[in-house]
Amino acid sequence: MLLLGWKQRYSDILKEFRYDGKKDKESAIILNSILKKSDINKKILNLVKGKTVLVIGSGPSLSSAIPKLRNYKNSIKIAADSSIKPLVENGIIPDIIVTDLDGDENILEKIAKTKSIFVVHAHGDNIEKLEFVKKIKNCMGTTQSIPFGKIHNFGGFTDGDRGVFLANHYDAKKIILFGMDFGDRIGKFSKTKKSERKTKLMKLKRGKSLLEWLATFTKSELFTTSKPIKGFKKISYKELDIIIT
Ligand SMILES: Nc1ncnc2c1ncn2[C@@H]1O[C@H](COP(=O)(O)OP(=O)(O)OP(=O)(O)O)[C@@H](O)[C@H]1O
Ligand SMILES: Nc1nc2c(c(=O)[nH]1)N=C(CO)CN2
Ligand SMILES: [Mg+2]
Repeated sequence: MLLLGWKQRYSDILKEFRYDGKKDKESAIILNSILKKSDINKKILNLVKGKTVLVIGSGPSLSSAIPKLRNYKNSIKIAADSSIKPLVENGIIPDIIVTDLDGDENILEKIAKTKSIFVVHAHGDNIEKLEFVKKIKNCMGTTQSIPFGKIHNFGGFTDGDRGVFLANHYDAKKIILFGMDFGDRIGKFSKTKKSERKTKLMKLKRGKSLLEWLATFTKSELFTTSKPIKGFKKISYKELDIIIT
């Protein structure tokens, strides 16, 4: 089921970024044909429902978040794309990885064989990357267009905010953001090329505004350790022990 209000937001995204909606659909059809039938939905539900979930992005605050995240070994972690490399290098293995497969391929390949669950987003500009899905042990497919077959749409646009929409869909009790600063500074782990900076900043703006929208209706309690986001309670690293139970 599509989130009420998603269709309009997706239509705005298509216009702003000049994406071809037909290509988004085509990409989703290809991903659906690659994915095998599985119990991935149940697995994610078991991980997320009623839990405190940490969602990790690649904003500038990721560096200071990593030593804190190491203290929360048992908390469910959803990591967005390029945040995976510094996390894994610091011994933090995410439970769920949200990606459109434009992150570091070596690290994605390493994690693909583990029990971590990949939530791979098919869109019109990553069709040629979808073959990678064949190497992933546990994988769910998403689209920003209409869901069908094995392809879901929980809402969201950038890898990080899609992680938050996923946690909302699966009824997380609390969602706490790390490295999700948005704003006008792109984090160093993001590895964004100079030529792509302008679009990236536009994407971040859109991602933030979608999270502000989510905050108006979600039942999950929302917190951020990163820069303030309307509807999210801003908390310091020191306060984490009180909130993470
Ligand atoms: N200031 C920031 N700089 C970089 N990433 C950020 C920032 N704030 C939040 N994030 C989140 O971190 C996520 C992971 O960053 P990464 O650079 O891997 O993105 P990406 O793979 O290019 O993202 P996307 O494919 O969604 O554009 C982003 O999807 C975004 O939601
Ligand atoms: N068609 C298309 N859709 C997207 C794209 C993109 O580059 N092209 N990037 C996204 C997050 O980075 C999410 N959705
Ligand atoms: Mg990505």
